[in-house]
Amino acid sequence: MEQASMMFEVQGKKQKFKFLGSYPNPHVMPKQDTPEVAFIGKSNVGKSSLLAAMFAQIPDVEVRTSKKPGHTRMMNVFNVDDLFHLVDMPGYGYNMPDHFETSVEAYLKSRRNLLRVFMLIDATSGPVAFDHVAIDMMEEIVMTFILFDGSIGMTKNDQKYFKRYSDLKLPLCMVLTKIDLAKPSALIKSVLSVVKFRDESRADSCFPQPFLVSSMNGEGLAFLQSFIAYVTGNLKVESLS
Ligand SMILES: Nc1nc2c(ncn2[C@@H]2O[C@H](COP(=O)(O)OP(=O)(O)OP(=O)(O)O)[C@@H](O)[C@H]2O)c(=O)[nH]1
Ligand SMILES: [Mg+2]
Repeated sequence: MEQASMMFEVQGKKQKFKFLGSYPNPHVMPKQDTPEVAFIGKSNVGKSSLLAAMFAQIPDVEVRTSKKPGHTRMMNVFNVDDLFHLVDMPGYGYNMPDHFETSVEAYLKSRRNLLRVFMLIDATSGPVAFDHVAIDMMEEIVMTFILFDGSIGMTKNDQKYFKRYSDLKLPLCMVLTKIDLAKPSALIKSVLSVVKFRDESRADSCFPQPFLVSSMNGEGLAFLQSFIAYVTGNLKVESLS
């Protein structure tokens, strides 16, 4: 865990965390040779805050958050020491951008270096109707991704990512956010509702255990950081390999 958290901190004078840009669709994004993970979730669930909190140790990291739902309008890509990319997405649901389909959906369907999608769910409410739509979309995309990938002549890069992607088997993970705001009883209820939500949605591509985080007090962030370092191929865990 210590090794992983170093990736999210300053080492010497080196600036490790770089904002690459805001993109309206995947076709104009930087080229696809760095492992990538993305955060999706309903507007206001805490996607941008989570990203900012994970890099709170690095001065001058600027990730914009807001009380108003629908704040993030474009896909914002951040580069972490050329080891991996993190992508902050516009939220779905209330005040979502009109171009959601051509941006977020198109990105999820076409991005070859995308290794893991983190679906954020508010711990104070548990999954809402929009999350049901989103998880169905994710399942459909996972199938399209794998079939599409296997049916075309792949480049060496595609093969590398496809192998990693299919080895992982569970490309979607749930993250319960704002746990500092949920009373223990509400938190247990939310954890159970996420497990039920996964089962009912038959989301076979979804990892069964949700991560529990607070961007306000930092709880749970180290686990998520370690997991991101691991799935992007930047952390060897002896007992798992
Ligand atoms: N108490 C608490 N508040 C949080 C937490 N995470 C986010 N918030 C608050 O929730 C609001 C929305 O946070 P954002 O990070 O902007 O949410 P988002 O998912 O990026 O929203 P959109 O960009 O609109 O889709 C802000 O007022 C944050 O301060 C958390 O862990 N605890
Ligand atoms: Mg945001």
